[in-house]
Amino acid sequence: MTAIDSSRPVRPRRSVLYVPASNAKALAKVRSLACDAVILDLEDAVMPADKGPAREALRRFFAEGDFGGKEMIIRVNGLQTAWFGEDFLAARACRPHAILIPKVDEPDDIASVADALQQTDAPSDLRLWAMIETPRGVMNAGQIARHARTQGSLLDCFVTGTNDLIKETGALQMPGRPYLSTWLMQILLAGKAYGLDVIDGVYNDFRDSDGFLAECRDGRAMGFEGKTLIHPGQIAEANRIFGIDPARLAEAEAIVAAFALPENAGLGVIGIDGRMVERLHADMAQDLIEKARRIAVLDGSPTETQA
Ligand SMILES: CC(C)(COP(=O)(O)OP(=O)(O)OC[C@H]1O[C@@H](n2cnc3c(N)ncnc32)[C@H](O)[C@@H]1OP(=O)(O)O)[C@@H](O)C(=O)NCCC(=O)NCCSC(=O)C[C@H](O)C(=O)O
Ligand SMILES: [Mg+2]
Repeated sequence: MTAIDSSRPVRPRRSVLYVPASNAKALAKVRSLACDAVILDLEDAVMPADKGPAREALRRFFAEGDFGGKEMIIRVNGLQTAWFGEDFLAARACRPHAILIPKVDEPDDIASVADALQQTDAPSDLRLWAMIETPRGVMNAGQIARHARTQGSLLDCFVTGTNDLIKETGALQMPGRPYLSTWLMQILLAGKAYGLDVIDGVYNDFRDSDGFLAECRDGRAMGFEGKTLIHPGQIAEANRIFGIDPARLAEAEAIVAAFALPENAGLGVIGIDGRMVERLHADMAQDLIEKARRIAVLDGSPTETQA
């Protein structure tokens, strides 16, 4: 959960739910859901004839506000599509936390949107997220992520698009994602190299809870911040798997406490319960404690770790 700009708040992104902007029933449900973030979709989930009404629905939805601390993102149609211009204007006017650009192939794709945003009176805290879901996007992921280091970059987050990757490459959808994993790790490494959060792709079979759980665990082990979801029934497990394990939190608190002892002040490495612990572990422990604090705030269950 490394933020590019450390002055910006670190946000939990355990569960990131897609909601078709054209689906009034699903939109009405958003405020009651316990996901960390919502991607309001104008792209694949919305039929061409419904794009205009979906933009209107978003305008009304955002005008009502009150999202209970959830991060709100609008996914527009791709840069090369006929819908992008109107989507971009509508999304900007809604003032979400971020705009998600699908099918990002190269750094210029992000740069052009960032330039367009900076030349407008858009709110200064509006961020950009990028979907990496094409072969070129994967091959250029490092260069795209590197944009985050350019002056005034708005890029915050990579979202992996496993459905499009499967479509574009012909790889088979298989348990354990044996072939996709290579590309997912490439995207993950690129994002992490430049301080981006990286979110795992969707699990389409939303009634298969065992398969979903296995894929969440897989994504967590790979290092993703969270998972993109398609159904409210997937939220609780994603929050649990990508959340904080109480045992790990207790261990982190013990590490921070040990390094705070006067006798350890000048030491770079100490032993705790027969295990070597370095200063880098103390940094990781501090990050984990901060993440737990933010999750507790979002979940409305502040813990003792809350400052
Ligand atoms: C997949 C669905 C079409 C299934 O919908 P449905 O048959 O209505 O499911 P349920 O009857 O089980 O729904 C129960 C209630 O929950 C609401 N619901 C369902 N899904 C959502 C949602 N995503 N957000 C909010 N609310 C939701 C239903 O309305 C029911 O409500 P109620 O009757 O009042 O209890 C549907 O789940 C769906 O449309 N999901 C999202 C699909 C989507 O957005 N797809 C595009 C994004 S994924 C993608 O593009 C990946 C990427 O780009 C890639 O390449 O990989
Ligand atoms: Mg896609």
